Amino acid sequence: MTDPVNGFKELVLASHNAGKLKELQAMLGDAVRVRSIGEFSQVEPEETGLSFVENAILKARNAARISGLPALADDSGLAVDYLGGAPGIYSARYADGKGDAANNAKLLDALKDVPDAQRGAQFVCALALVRHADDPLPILCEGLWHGSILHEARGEHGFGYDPLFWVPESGCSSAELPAEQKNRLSHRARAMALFKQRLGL
Ligand SMILES: O=P(O)(O)OP(=O)(O)OP(=O)(O)OC[C@H]1O[C@@H](n2cnc3c(O)ncnc32)[C@H](O)[C@@H]1O
Ligand SMILES: [Mg+2]
Repeated sequence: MTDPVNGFKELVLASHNAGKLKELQAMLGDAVRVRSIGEFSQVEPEETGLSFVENAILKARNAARISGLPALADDSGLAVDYLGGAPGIYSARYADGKGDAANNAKLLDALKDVPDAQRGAQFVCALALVRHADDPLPILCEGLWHGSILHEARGEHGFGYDPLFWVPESGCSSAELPAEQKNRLSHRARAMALFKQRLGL
């Protein structure tokens, strides 16, 4: 079967999140020349999908349309068991767009008095690559990272919910992991490993 992305050398990363961009770039290395959607537009598309994968495709198509390049998008978030999977696809908007600190404060509040055994959670990452805006066959890869939610913030690395995410295999929060370690273990790392395999990168 013909590989639909065979031969592409440059792509645009369809994310406006500096933390994500840094991680995605580090994981891609120099396998492919990477541009950022910020070079082309500051306007963020509305994330109207009902799943991570739909939002990733929507963001990738938008970036491909604006840039004229193949586009890779990441839609990700934190699914907390006790909250029935919330904030999930709404993770970035959990505290009504007030940012990471407000999101984290709202999450701690929602889990106040919830015992450790019921604080399980997973980070989810869906990656979507489209060769062009109307690509009928996007490349889709997903990754999960299991952990639990701490009672208070720990660590200074990473971004978003990292200070509240306990990583059992490392015995620390994901914000206490050096970037190289997070980039080997995370939901994004898992999705990216599949993606690179799929593309032969
Ligand atoms: O849509 P783009 O432009 O890529 O940027 P965004 O920040 O809006 O990204 P999402 O819509 O995918 O929302 C992801 C949310 O999940 C959080 N998140 C995703 N991956 C994370 C990680 O590795 N560590 C901590 N928080 C993460 C992130 O902080 C956001 O609140
Ligand atoms: Mg977003």
